[in-house]
Amino acid sequence: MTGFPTLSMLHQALGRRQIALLPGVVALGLASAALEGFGIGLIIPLLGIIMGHGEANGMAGLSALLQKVDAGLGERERVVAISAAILGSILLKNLLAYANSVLTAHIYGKASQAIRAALAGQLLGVGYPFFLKESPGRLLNIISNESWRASDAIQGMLGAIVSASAAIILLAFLLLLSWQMTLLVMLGLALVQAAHMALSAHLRAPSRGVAARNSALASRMLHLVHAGRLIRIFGQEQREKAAFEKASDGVRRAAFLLSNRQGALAPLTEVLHAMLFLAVVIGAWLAGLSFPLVAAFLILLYRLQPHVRALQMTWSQLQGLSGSLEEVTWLLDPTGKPAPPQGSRPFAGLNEKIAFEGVSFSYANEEQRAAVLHAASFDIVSGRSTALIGRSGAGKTTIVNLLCRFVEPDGGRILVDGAPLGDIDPVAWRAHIALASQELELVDGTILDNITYGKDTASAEEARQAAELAEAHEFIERLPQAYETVVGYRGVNLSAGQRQRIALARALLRDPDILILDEATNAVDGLSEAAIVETLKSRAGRRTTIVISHHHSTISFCDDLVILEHGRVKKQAPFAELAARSMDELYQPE
Ligand SMILES: Nc1ncnc2c1ncn2[C@@H]1O[C@H](COP(=O)(O)OP(=O)(O)OP(=O)(O)O)[C@@H](O)[C@H]1O
Repeated sequence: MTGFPTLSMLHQALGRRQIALLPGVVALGLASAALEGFGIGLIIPLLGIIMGHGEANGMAGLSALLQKVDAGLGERERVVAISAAILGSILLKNLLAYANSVLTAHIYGKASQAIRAALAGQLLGVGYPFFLKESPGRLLNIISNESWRASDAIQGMLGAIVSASAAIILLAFLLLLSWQMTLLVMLGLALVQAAHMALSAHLRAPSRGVAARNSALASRMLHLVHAGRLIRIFGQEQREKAAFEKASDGVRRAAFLLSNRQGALAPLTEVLHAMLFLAVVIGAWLAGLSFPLVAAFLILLYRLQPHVRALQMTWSQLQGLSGSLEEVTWLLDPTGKPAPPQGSRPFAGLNEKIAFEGVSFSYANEEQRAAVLHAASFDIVSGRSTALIGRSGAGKTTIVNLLCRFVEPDGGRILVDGAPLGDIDPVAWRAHIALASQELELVDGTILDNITYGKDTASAEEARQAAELAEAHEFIERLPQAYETVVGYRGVNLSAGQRQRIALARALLRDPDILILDEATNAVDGLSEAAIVETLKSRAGRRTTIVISHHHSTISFCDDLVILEHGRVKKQAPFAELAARSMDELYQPE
């Protein structure tokens, strides 16, 4: 049922304070409806006097009661008093209705904000393999589109609370006027609701269709933004335009289908309500009820209808939003999602070594993939520099992913000074690591923001020193705004080599126990790289460095060499033993 994800989401999205406000929404809804019913009820004695009916002969319930309230007064005074009471009740009712709209807007705002925060929290907290599996377009669509629709559903639910309160009260007033007629009305409403629910059920499939098409469109949008150069250089503008228009048209079609079905509900409901209204008029005529009573009954019924219709439209709105709600609940639901790395063992720094013992790993996607690492065993010794080399696809970055605990081994163990890496507190572990990789982008901010990204307590002077070590200071100083230069989205305003040097400065600023460089300087010119290698050499004995590169010069300062081949460790040896060999010779199968 689609209503229930909304309820559970409403519960999830609302904090305790907002939940505590919900009875207030109900109370205000009830009070304003009661005032409305009361005001309408007063029309009976008013009409009675105007039409010269006098006392409430034969009138039941509320009407009789109202007739008695001001029985002691003269006719003129009674008309004035009743009119004043009607006006007063309308005034107060609208004040309460306004207070309710402020209250619901407050709760709605908090709930939507909480949904967005929960989505962001989930994306930050979920295990990294989630991002290897899920489509970025789908995730972007959920955050940027579907979360707003989920908020709309919550707003609908809040409105429904108010409408339901009003409907209950107005029905109670109807009951006081005539229980037989009320029974007729309730029967009619039940029939209308049954028809409405049957039709609303057909909204769920198109709603899912809209959500799926929106995800596909978001993927295309991301592609257009990211692949601007690729598209142009290969002259694929027309093809991309056609693909985008197809995706966009897919959204239009799906939304058109949904809105057509949804659009049919409102007029249909109105016709059914009009039929009910007429049935009541004829029923009252057949039952021979007095005019003031029938008039009050019909006015009440007239006022009840928008609330009932609003309830029914909320129902269909929720069905129409079911695709969005399912997407948002899917992302928020932790079941079936990779958990973040666990472990509580403290980690104060590497003393001896990191040992890979028979580690195997595969990127498990929908179809089971072949293993990427096969029983890999090697050591990374503390205070030394280890070069991880091997042909493309050999599994080097996968080892980095395992070290950073982005992914966990399928078999074997990674031991850190003898303790399983999986037992170590990941936050403490990562605090001792810094990674500079070709895949880690710059953040949209200034150069200074980027260098201090991993250590926001660092001073400008510390950032400058790190930039000097990374051979970045000189080019930064030459920029018009120096360290305050805005690097743009993913650092587009800088060259690849400049970006890499800033990323290296960011890693060096943390002065980490374990520095991992994954193709971190492959775009840097030879002279700068030689200077960076000198910097890295100076860490020897003090810090542990892991270097991945296809360039001999980059790994030339390393103490140890681990050669990978198709996910297997081909050789581990001191670098000095193999230093004379070229990279190609090192990669040669033995
Ligand atoms: N997210 C992923 N999902 C599935 N397979 C992956 C994923 N990432 C990498 N692989 C596969 O794992 C294998 C090892 O990849 P990895 O990135 O570790 O290689 P590498 O040695 O770092 O290569 P390169 O030198 O080209 O960067 C490759 O065969 C690759 O196809």
